[in-house]
Amino acid sequence: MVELDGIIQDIAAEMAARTDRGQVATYIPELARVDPAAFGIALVDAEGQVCAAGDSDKPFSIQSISKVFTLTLALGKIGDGLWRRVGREPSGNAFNSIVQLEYEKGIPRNPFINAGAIAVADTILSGHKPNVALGEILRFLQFVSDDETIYIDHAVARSEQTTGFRNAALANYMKAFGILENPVELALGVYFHHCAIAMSCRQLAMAGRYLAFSGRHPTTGARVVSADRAKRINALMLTCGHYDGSGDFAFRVGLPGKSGVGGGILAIVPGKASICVWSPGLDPQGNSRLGSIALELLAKRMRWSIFGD
Ligand SMILES: NC(=O)CC[C@H](N)C(=O)O
Repeated sequence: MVELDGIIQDIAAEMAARTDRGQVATYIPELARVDPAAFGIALVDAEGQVCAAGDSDKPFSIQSISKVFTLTLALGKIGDGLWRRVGREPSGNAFNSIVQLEYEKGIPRNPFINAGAIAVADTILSGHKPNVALGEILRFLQFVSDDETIYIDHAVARSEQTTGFRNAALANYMKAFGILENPVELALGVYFHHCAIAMSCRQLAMAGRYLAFSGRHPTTGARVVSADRAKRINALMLTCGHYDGSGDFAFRVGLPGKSGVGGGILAIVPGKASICVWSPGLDPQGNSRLGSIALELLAKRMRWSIFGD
């Protein structure tokens, strides 16, 4: 742990000095206000020990990282039936692309592109009122991270709700194919609000523990999902978690990971660690530029790539 702590501090110092930070997302106006110089990293190991550096306790907009947790909840609710409404293949397209939906009869390629995550939000919503569905998502995040202070940033949700025309197009398109069960505005409302949850690197690293440790909290042994389910969510993170940048992330980092346009990345080292990095500047695919560089350095120094050392 002492060695790991040193590596994390070195990486944070190296990232602080870099000037090639990418572009902060501006299509959600509220996200454009974030300081591009921020950088945080936190990691939890099998003993529950946390290593952290930089802005690791500063909450940021988790955006699409929330899709890992909504997928977990939707699978818990309807099990493998979810795969009749959402696919499991990488899309090779941008996260907000509409092109495949027409060819594939409104069934989104995977649960992490926007269309797929809206279908997942709709699944969680069925049978509930939107605020009950959102409460369930928020409580799940508070439970897996052991932290009741996690909240929805309503300014970010409103900002996206008033500008999210592409997501409205995706949702309407799926509704036309009968993929969404609930009214489009309600499914979108749940989606925008779970994307607007604010968490720090430390909270997200804690939240990812069940994926790193076979579906259980490593220290208490509390089961969140079966080992099989954790393994499969990791597989989807590896193949689809960075959209059309997923292949490059697997090539460079070699770990299951999920990015968000808020600049966070949750990365899982099966059996060893749950990691979250945050740097708001993005690459052209909408993934954190320095976040993936930091993970590449860490995975290399720790020999953590799942493909061998
Ligand atoms: N990649 C992302 O994080 C996208 C999420 C964002 N809320 C959107 O719908 O566009």
